[in-house]
Amino acid sequence: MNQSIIELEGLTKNYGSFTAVDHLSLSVSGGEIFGLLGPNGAGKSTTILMMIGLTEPSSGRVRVCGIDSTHNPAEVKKQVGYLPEDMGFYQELSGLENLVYTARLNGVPETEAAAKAERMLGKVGLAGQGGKKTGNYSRGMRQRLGLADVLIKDPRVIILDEPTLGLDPEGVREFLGLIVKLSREEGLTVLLSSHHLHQIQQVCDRVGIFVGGKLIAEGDIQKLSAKLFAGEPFVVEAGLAFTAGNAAPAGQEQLRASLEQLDGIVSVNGKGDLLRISCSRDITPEIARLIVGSGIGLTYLHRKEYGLDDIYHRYFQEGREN
Ligand SMILES: Nc1ncnc2c1ncn2[C@@H]1O[C@H](COP(=O)(O)OP(=O)(O)OP(=O)(O)O)[C@@H](O)[C@H]1O
Repeated sequence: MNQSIIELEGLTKNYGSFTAVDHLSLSVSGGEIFGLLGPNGAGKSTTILMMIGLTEPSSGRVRVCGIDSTHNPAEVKKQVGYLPEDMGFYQELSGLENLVYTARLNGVPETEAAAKAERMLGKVGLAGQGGKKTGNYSRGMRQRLGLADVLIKDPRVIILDEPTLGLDPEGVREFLGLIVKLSREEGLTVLLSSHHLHQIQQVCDRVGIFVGGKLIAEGDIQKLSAKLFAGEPFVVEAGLAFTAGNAAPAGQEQLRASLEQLDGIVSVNGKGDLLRISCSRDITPEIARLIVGSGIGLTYLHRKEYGLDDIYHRYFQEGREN
């Protein structure tokens, strides 16, 4: 990671009396994959449109690659590849022809356009498919072609608005893998807007959580989690295997009572062969020792990690309450 490539300062967009984006300040570093995360209507697309100079902010400032997007949108456009939610192609033209057309529009010399388009097809995993009409492409192929289309002008930044919409799980996995590969190999800065928590969690170095036009949290998932869930009990789940000598429910009752004596235990809840143990600090080793010593079989022990969905729902609730 290096210097800041996308810089937003107090960025605001009003539509009449409605504020779609509210004093947004954010910085994304070169080579970073940043996830803009938020529910429908949070202001993600409006923010993106301001970044690429397609919508003027009501106030605040946006710079991409050091260029002011509001005052110099044409220059920003040269540096930024934007893949909108639904990319349109000329259906009657082949994938290759569509790319050649974009290459020409972006000033790639005529003699190089076709070869460059072929190279881009290879890069996005569409080698050999360029001759087909795009009207006959699957959704996954169209998204890959869309990526090739934004890459053809050698951008420093790519902005992808809900890029995995409508892809099947395998298509999502492949597409996200491709984005990570491109970013890592070519130092591309990627801004990815989505409301799919798990996808963002898989690929983004950092995330920004948007609610009602406001950025209510940003950072990497571990830091967000540590900040948000500090002071909350550690939750440990234990899988039990009862034996004839230690049959449920008596065996479980006894085990529960012993666990409650441990220093640091907040609560113990059990159901069937599962125990859910909340503790004020991490006492996983003591819990393991006690269960094994009780003669009841321990099939697994798992400490709950707070993921992006926990973080998001917590922030989302707080955002709505404010
Ligand atoms: N041109 C416009 N005129 C008036 N209101 C608008 C306009 N464009 C967007 N909005 C409103 O601004 C808010 C933010 O919209 P935006 O499309 O930026 O959200 P989003 O986070 O991208 O949502 P989604 O995930 O549904 O695409 C919404 O309430 C939307 O209705």
